[in-house]
Amino acid sequence: MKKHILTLPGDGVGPEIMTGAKAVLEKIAEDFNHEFTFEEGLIGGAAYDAAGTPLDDETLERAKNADAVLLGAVGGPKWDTIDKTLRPEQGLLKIRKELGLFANLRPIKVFDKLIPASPLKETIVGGTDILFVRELTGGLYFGRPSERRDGGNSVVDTLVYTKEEIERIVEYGFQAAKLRGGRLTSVDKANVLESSRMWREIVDAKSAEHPEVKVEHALVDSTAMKLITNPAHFDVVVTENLFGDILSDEASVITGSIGLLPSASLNGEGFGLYEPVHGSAPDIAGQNIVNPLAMILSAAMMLKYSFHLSEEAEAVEAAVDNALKDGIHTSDLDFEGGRKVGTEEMVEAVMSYIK
Ligand SMILES: NC(=O)c1ccc[n+]([C@@H]2O[C@H](COP(=O)([O-])OP(=O)(O)OC[C@H]3O[C@@H](n4cnc5c(N)ncnc54)[C@H](O)[C@@H]3O)[C@@H](O)[C@H]2O)c1
Ligand SMILES: CC(C)[C@H](C(=O)O)[C@@H](O)C(=O)O
Ligand SMILES: [Mg+2]
Repeated sequence: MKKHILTLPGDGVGPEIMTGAKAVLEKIAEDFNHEFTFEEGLIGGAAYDAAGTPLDDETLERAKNADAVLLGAVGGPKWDTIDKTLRPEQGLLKIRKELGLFANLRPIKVFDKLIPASPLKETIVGGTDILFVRELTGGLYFGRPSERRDGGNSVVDTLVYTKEEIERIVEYGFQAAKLRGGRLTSVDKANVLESSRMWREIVDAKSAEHPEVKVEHALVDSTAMKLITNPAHFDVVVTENLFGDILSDEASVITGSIGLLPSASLNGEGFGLYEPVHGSAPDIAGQNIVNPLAMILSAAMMLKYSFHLSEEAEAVEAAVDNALKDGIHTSDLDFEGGRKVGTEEMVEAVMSYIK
């Protein structure tokens, strides 16, 4: 199979983890007889430094013409004080919006070997297998106005969702639940927010169309608690943009490190952008210590969701699992009896377990 991939390494640890993911994909292409071609583009602070904008139209066009996009991470203190409309994060929000990537899948999988690496009790962590379905192109992130008022004495952000935007992500949640354990938790703040009350009505209407899925509504605050007291309770969790952002970082604690969590941002028609859940980690950039597994597992999600190469995706996931089973891990993971390695060695270890 021939596929063309646009890589956007971005800022901070982005380039290091992208190098790792590309090496793994090249090994997959060689072993499984595919032709993957790569072209690289700029996003975030790197793009701002080069051309004064965090995402230019040409890169956006290249993304639209690629078979899939791999993204490292954007942002960092270097750009904290620049005009808010030019901040690295704006490039990320723009590419998600312009490509229509409304469904963000964030699987929370626990690797058995890493159960002791979680700060939570082993009895709590074991059996966790959650899929977050996060709405990615609406809500507070995109609502306007978003501005200071009264000479800086007040401020407004706007939360907007259309019925259609909620319906399509909720439908995605139901479809995902059908392919997994058949349980769907819809997370909202319906005791306070009108947007959440509309969200609940739509979930209830969809529930009637999908009677085989067991649905529960849950409030976001108590969900945050339950996630780390009883994560095995959850199967698929569907929620709006900001709640999904916060809850997925929280859920990373269950697994032992945010450096393990991949994500897929999909347009509902097979096209996707794949990126780790974590950010540019400026505190550890350039030191060969970043955990590359979130990026590598994001590449595996690309193989599965955009290229329908399930066997190849599973080969990558199994290689990650086997490297960890042998105790090979980066320094963000803390457990007894393993072998601590740098980023490059971690990538090599994963590659050595493919096939
Ligand atoms: N998708 C993205 O591009 C994305 C996501 C989140 C944050 N950000 C941006 O990244 C910048 C830094 O944000 P932050 O520090 O709040 O979050 P972060 O996720 O970058 O880092 C949080 C902590 O986790 C550690 N960490 C993250 N990924 C790791 C990995 N793979 N291996 C080992 N340790 C890892 C970091 O060292 C840091 O201590 C900000 O500018 C933020 O806007 C970007
Ligand atoms: C960098 C930021 C805009 C982004 C988000 O909030 O969506 C990040 O935190 C993420 O989780 O992908
Ligand atoms: Mg986030």
